[in-house]
Amino acid sequence: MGSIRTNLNYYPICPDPKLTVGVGRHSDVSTLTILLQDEIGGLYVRGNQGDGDNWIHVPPIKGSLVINVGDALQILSNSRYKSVEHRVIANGTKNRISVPIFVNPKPTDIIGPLVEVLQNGEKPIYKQVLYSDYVKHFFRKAHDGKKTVEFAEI
Ligand SMILES: O=C(O)CCC(=O)C(=O)O
Ligand SMILES: [Fe+2]
Repeated sequence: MGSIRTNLNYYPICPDPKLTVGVGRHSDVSTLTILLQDEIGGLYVRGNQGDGDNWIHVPPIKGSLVINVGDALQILSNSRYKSVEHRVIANGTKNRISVPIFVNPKPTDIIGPLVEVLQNGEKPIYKQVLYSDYVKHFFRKAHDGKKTVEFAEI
């Protein structure tokens, strides 16, 4: 079994959302993230079409959860599954709440491309890393998109 971490995010009203960062663009260090958001909206995922600055709003749908692929799954699957870059923009008139549940490897786990994934002779893109080192690296600096994944690249 892995480890679970639950965050409670509160985004107060910001009269001029352009002047603040809700959550800067990043991918989660999890395997999967299960996210409950209220009805306000403000979560954007980065699409892979166009000029690369293609942000798609994730509209809140009553009774639904958002499931995001995280970096650990990208590494374990040797990039078959790609973690999703996302960000949150604050709201000008309403407070927002979200509750992400991060489903993670254990801090003591060593993660790398699974043998099952490489059995056809596929070249590993990632090395074996101690998961707690990966997480430490993520929190060491301000978010910068998917840059953290480079820490695990060969
Ligand atoms: O508030 C959200 O919708 C997402 C928050 C988030 O990306 C995170 O906590 O990692
Ligand atoms: Fe996130």
